[in-house]
Order: sequence, then structure tokens, then C-alpha cells
Amino acid sequence: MESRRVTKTLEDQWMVERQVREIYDYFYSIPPNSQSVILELQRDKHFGYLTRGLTKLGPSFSVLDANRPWLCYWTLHSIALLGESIDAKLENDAIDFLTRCQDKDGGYGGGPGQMPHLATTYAAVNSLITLGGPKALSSINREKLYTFLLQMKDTSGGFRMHDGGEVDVRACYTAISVASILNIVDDELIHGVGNYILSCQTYEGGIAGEPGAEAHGGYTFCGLAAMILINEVNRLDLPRLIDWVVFRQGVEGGFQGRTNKLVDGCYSFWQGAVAFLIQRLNLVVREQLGLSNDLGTESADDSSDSELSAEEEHLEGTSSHVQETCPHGKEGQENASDTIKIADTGYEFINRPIAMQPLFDSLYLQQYVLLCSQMDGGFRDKPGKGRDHYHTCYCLSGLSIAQYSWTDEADSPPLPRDVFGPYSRNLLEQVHPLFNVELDRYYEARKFFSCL
Ligand SMILES: CC(C)=CCC/C(C)=C/CC/C(C)=C/COP(=O)(O)OP(=O)(O)O
Ligand SMILES: [Zn+2]
Repeated sequence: MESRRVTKTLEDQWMVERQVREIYDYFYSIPPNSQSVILELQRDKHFGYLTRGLTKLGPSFSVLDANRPWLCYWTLHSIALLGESIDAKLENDAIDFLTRCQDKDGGYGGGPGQMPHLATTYAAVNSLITLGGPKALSSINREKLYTFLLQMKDTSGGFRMHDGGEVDVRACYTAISVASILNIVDDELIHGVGNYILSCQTYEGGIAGEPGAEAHGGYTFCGLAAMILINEVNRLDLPRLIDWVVFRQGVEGGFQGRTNKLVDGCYSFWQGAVAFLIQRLNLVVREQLGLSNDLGTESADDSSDSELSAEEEHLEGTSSHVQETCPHGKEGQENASDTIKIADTGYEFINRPIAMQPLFDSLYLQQYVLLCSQMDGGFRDKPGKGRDHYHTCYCLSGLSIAQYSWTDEADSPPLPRDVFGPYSRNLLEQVHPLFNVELDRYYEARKFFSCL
């Protein structure tokens, strides 16, 4: 049985390598100005494909399936990354539709009247944050959502995807992600989550969906991001995780999701974001490797002795941050307790200095996404496959991660040399790597929810 899987994987691998090589051979054989044209992000075509996808939800958003908040998220997030926006009518339809997916007892289902589910709750919350503005943000019933999250908590410390559903790392991430971004995270929600995720880190170093299963990029992103959000990332074996993730970038430039499997454009985000997050964990990694965290003469010389870096403060649990002005004039709650401090880990994290170079070849990943995944409107897994909104969302998210992987500070644009293809045409908006929402939309939501 197992040998059949390996044989099939090898045949498939050779086929993908051949198809990708043909694309690259052609690309390298043409003059530079024609190369530049081929590398262009087809913004208008992507925007058209995405808005058609969103409109397909119908005038009253009535298509029947259990994935509609996901379709909203994939399309709206992709549109935000392109720096585009949708018209007011479509925006209102989307807010109304998502409101109808919200369960009266909290959480969001796959469609109106469907049982609430953590995955669609994450998709709906991220969609509403991406839409932004008071109408979208205030439509989320945070009190009821908190109750729903508590109901999904399992005795193992993990979360269930839905009432009676499976407990896995996805559920832990989606629950913690929405609780954190909505500023409703507390000790009761967090309790035992770290133990559960830790039990899913495998001998390879990546993280599996559940204990005893195989390490996979999707779950590794979920596990790592959740551990950072609950401030327990130092419990993971990070050197082993690095060993695992650095070998997931294939000869084609794209990432594979797991050992001996094929590259796929969507892992540009799942694995690319894992590498991006680890770049900001330099001090924890050094500590685990038994290396000194005395960062050397250059940093000691230009900062005062008593001053801790943002990452050191985080490690020491002394982190505080500048409170942004609250638009409603109320005090933020950040300084109230340690728990509230955890609620802002997502903000503190992106403002950390990065002292580690990217753990993957960021230009080569962009090459894979642009030449092998990009289609005439939308993105695909690999050559030979069709486009879809899921791959469009995660190819664009991964492209953004790769473009910004050399920038030292959140909010600063990448250098032209770090963006593959024509700079002004290809440069995307930045994502918040822990939530995968566009960074400015994240800031807006943070300000809005810190005042409630
Ligand atoms: C936030 C959220 C809900 C995250 C989900 C994360 C995610 C993408 C998990 C992957 C699930 C999985 C085991 C796919 C394997 O599919 P496969 O066997 O078809 O693909 P492969 O050959 O590439 O492993
Ligand atoms: Zn995929």
C-alpha cells in the first residue's frame, strides 16, 4: 500500500518537474523585456475573476453549500491584497449575508441557518474585518461568539470544529485567532491549548492535525500561529521545526505541504508564513540552541543597557505597547491584566525586529507563483490544474509574504530587488502573518475592538 503511494508520488513528481522546467526554459529563453511582461501580476483579470466569484453568491447570496463565508474571505482578502475595493452594494450584500450566517447563540455557519462551525466563524470574522467600517465590525456579536468558543473547548485542551465535531489543530488556531483579533481571549479559552498543540509536533519537526498524524504545512501554520498568539511558542521545538520547513521548498520554487508530496501554490502561504513567523522568533530559537542572547557589541553600543528589545520584553513577559487613540474616547483595556496582554500578542509580534534572514528563497517562490500558478484571472495549485478561489487567496497571500520577507519593519515597503517582476505592478499589500488579514484592516479592527 505504502510503496504504491511512493511510486505514484514519484511519477507525479517527475511530471510536475517536467512541466515546470518547460515553463522556466521558455521564460529564460526570451529577452528580458518580454520576461517582464510574463511576470506581470494580471491585476485586472484577477480582480474580475474575484468580483465575479463574490457576485456568484447571488443577489441575495443564496447559493447552497456550507462554504460561503470561505468564498467571501478568499475573494475579499484577495481583493484587499490587490489594493482594490468593491462597490457599496456588493459590500452591503456581503455584510448582510454574513450577518445571516451568524447563529443566534454565537459563531457563524456555512450559510444562513447552518450550525456554527469554527472554520466558517474564522472565515466570516476575517471577511468582516477585511470589509472594515463600523457596520461590518459591529455586526459581530462578540459576547455570544465567546460563549460559542467556550462550548467548543474539549477536555484535551484543544477545540472541536463544531458541536460533536473533530478536535484538531485547525480548531485551536481558528478559535484563538478570532478570540485574539476580537479582543475576547482569556485564560479559560487558552487553558490547555499549548499542551494539545505540543502533542501534535511530530518527530519531523512540523505539526500534524492531531496527535500521531503526519506533519503538514496547513496544520503547522495553525499550530505555530496559535502558540505565538497564546505566548507559548517557546514550548515548541523550534530548531526541529526549522529543519522541517526549510526542506519543504521544492526544486520548482514552490512549497510542498508534507514530505514526499508535490509542490502546490497554496503552501506559498501556509509554509511561507511559517518561515516568516520563525524569522521573528530569533531570540527563542537562539535560547533553545543554547546560544547567547547577548546580541553582540553593535546592538549593545547603540542602545541603553537597561533597554530590552521588543522580543526580549516578550520573552520576559514585560511587554507593553503604545495605546493607539481610541476613536470613541474610551480607555483601552490593555493594561488591565496579563490576559489582556496576551490579547495583544498579535500587535506586539509584528513590531518585533527581525534578526534572521528568510528561511526560504523568496524570489524563487515568487517565480513559482507568477509563472506556474498564475492564470488569466485567478491562481492554481500547479500546471495542469484549474484555478479556484482558495488557491487564488493563498497564492496571493504567499506572494505577499515572500515580497515582504526581507523588510525589517512592519509597514515599510520592500526594496525593488525583493519583489520579483515589475515592482509597482506586482507589489501587493502586506498581510498580518498571524491572522492572514491585510495589515491596515487589522489595525482598524484592533482599534475598534480595543475600545469596546
Ligand atoms: C485556517 C484553516 C482552516 C487552515 C487549514 C489548514 C490546511 C490547509 C490544512 C491542510 C489539510 C490537509 C491535510 C491537506 C492535505 O491535502 P492533500 O493530501 O490533498 O494535499 P498534499 O498532497 O499537498 O498534502
Ligand atoms: Zn493547494
